[in-house]
Amino acid sequence: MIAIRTKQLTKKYKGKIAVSSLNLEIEQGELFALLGVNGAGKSTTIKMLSCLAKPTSGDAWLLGHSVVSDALKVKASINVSPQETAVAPNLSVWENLELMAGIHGSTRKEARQKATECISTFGFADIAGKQAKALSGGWQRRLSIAMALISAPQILFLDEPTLGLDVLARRDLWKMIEKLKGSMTIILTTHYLEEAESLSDKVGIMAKGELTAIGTAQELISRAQTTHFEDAFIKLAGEGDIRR
Ligand SMILES: Nc1ncnc2c1ncn2[C@@H]1O[C@H](COP(=O)(O)OP(=O)(O)OP(=O)(O)O)[C@@H](O)[C@H]1O
Repeated sequence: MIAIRTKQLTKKYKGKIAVSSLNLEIEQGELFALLGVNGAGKSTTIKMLSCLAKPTSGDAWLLGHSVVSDALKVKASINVSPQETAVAPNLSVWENLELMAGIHGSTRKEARQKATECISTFGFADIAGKQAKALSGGWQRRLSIAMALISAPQILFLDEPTLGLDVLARRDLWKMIEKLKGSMTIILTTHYLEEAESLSDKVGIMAKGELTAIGTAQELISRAQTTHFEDAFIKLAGEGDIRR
């Protein structure tokens, strides 16, 4: 089953093309890593898919619903953990989770129950009463992802989830993401190539607003005739035509 399909998805900002005629299919339950150098169009793609930015032309369907004509249905089945950690700094871990459940329509009682479940699932028991701003960067990111999960999305967008984290915190977060694999469709953007290689089922590489390659990390290594994924990325991120 296809979770996400885009057709000629395009975004222009004042005549400048950020994403150009993107045609992409992502399977349900897949962890799809969207890669590309700065300015390649990854965030703009995620923004269009999550209904935060309107396409200039083209369309995308998430679980069959169009981002152009059916944005409410799309929003009901997705959630985003944005690049900037989206936690309320003065609220506790517990309060952040309850607040997010409330935003997604839970009653007070349901929100309390969901927060309790989340605290146990993500190992927040010892820090539940702490203000978010007192947490380390790694735990703030963990909380940010847990908040995105509280609405039980079928599609989760993780925009650079480990940006700026030290290697231990990053590996910890990988374990968290690995546990989610298969239970929902996950779209991950990252500049850490070993993260994409280690976590993803499939990788898409964008360059100058276009998709230049798509496949498993191994397929891309073979296609680029390199030994390492990083070298394959460097080759493929520079190309302008779509290769499958
Ligand atoms: N709101 C905006 N207004 C004008 N131009 C924009 C806007 N958002 C993005 N762009 C431009 O669109 C292009 C794609 O940007 P985008 O942020 O999608 O790239 P990215 O691959 O996510 O980059 P990064 O890895 O740096 O986050 C860039 O040239 C950027 O300057």
